[in-house]
Amino acid sequence: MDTRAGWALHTDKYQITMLYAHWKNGTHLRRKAFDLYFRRLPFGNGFAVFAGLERVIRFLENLQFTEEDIAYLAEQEENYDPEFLDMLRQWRFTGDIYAMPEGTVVFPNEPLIRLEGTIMELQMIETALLNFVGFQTLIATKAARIRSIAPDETLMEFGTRRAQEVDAAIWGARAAYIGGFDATSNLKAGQMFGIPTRGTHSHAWVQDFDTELEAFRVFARAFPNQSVLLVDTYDTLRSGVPHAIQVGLELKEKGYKLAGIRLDSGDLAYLSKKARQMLDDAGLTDTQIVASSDLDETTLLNLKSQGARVDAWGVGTKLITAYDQPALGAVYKLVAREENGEWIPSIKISSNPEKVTTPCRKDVYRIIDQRTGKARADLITEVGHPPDESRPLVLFHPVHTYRRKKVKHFRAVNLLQPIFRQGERVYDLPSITAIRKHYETQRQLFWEEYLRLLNPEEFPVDLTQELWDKKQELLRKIYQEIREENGENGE
Ligand SMILES: Nc1ncnc2c1ncn2[C@@H]1O[C@H](COP(=O)(O)OP(=O)(O)OP(=O)(O)O)[C@@H](O)[C@H]1O
Ligand SMILES: O=P(O)(O)OC[C@H]1O[C@H](OP(=O)(O)OP(=O)(O)O)[C@H](O)[C@@H]1O
Ligand SMILES: O=C(O)c1cccnc1
Repeated sequence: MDTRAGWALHTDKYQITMLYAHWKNGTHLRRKAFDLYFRRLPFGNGFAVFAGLERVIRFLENLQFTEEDIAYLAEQEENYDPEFLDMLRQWRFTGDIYAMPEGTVVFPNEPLIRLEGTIMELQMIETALLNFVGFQTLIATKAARIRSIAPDETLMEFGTRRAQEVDAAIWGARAAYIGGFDATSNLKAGQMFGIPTRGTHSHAWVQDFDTELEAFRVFARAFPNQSVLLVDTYDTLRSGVPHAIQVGLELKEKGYKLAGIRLDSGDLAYLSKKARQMLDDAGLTDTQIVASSDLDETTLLNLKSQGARVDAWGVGTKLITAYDQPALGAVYKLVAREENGEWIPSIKISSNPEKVTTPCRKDVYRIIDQRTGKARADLITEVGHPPDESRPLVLFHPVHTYRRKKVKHFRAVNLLQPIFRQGERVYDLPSITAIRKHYETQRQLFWEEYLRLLNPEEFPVDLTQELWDKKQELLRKIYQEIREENGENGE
């Protein structure tokens, strides 16, 4: 999808329906603040890798209703007043946005994006923002899990053919790169984002020739130093690897090098060890082994524990579709309303305490221990109330409040950066390489306990005492009002 223009209707119908009712009521320009965040970490991971901001920015910069959009809306809903449609015609995004940079290590219940603007514009963009950030964060996180199992090998994203259509393939390839993959097989993603592209050849290439040996020779002639030959079309150890070795030796004689072989089925641990031995015995010690076939972090971990001799992994379906958890479940919640120039906190209550929102316009500070250089917690504060670095900080769990700790020498880094001010972008988009590097640097801030794949420790995301008190006060007030309305006082 091209986000340059014509995507204002990439929203749920109810957003425009509510907007019309607001407009009729004269309340569509009232200012509100929303938070975008997620409630639970995906894949049982201890953190997520934030991605999707670049697309959010491009979407907002180009957001406007085209004449076709207006005509379509008029056709959809006979109630719409022509003046309302005219207002939409003129409309541009004029809000303020603060967001974490892409590649930031993030946790549940902390705002990844804070938005301030008219109710009209903030409701209108909700759906698209959740759509972009939810998917890209999910894939970047999945990629990070896979990378953590293979810190030294090359990781190639091969998922396009199995992705949920074009956008998932393209933006998924970008998210995988942010999460630590080295390359994608998708040339369009390479062209759009400057991601390195890599690839081998298919089974069809081999089947297209009378013999496997001929197929390998023809391919190697075209790419004398870059050939990675797929060796499992007929019989990996009795045909594929011996033929690849034969071609490798022919290349060597001419001063070239067989770059690699690819294993795509069977027991990848056993086959890679055998193939490595055969290649080494033939003197092709530089020829690498690539493996693919329904891989994910669990298979990779297993294969490595079995001593698989693989230099590069091609990962498709299970990465690009976030196979084991296909949605992040990001949410977008109203946290404050502006009245007479003052922000009034707002809360959404739920019978599930996890789902009770935290009111107020908020910042998120990463509290970093000066002595170890490691993150101790993320602290959510009210905007304009940063933690005082000159005094010890008492942190406590927002639900199990008896769980407390004191942090003495710390640095507090504000994670939410200004992105738009009154609709104008004030943020320079970092390069994809800088984003990927940012994630690597972020990882260094965390102890291993938070990074491990299985049963990681829960990283603390705390509220300041002040904010926690405000939330409790608001809860008390709302329940008091409900009791009064129901004549239950004194019971
Ligand atoms: N040694 C191993 N230990 C654990 N899992 C493995 C090992 N070798 C391969 N696997 C995984 O087992 C699965 C094997 O899949 P499956 O049996 O469906 O097909 P295949 O061997 O790839 O053959 P084909 O593609 O021809 O159907 C893949 O997910 C692969 O990554
Ligand atoms: O298994 P994934 O993680 O999804 O990785 C991508 C898969 O796509 C290709 O298979 P496909 O059968 O589509 O084509 P091929 O004939 O080139 O192997 C490739 O050989 C991998 O097996
Ligand atoms: O280049 C490859 O080997 C490749 C690319 C996409 C999917 N499967 C394999």
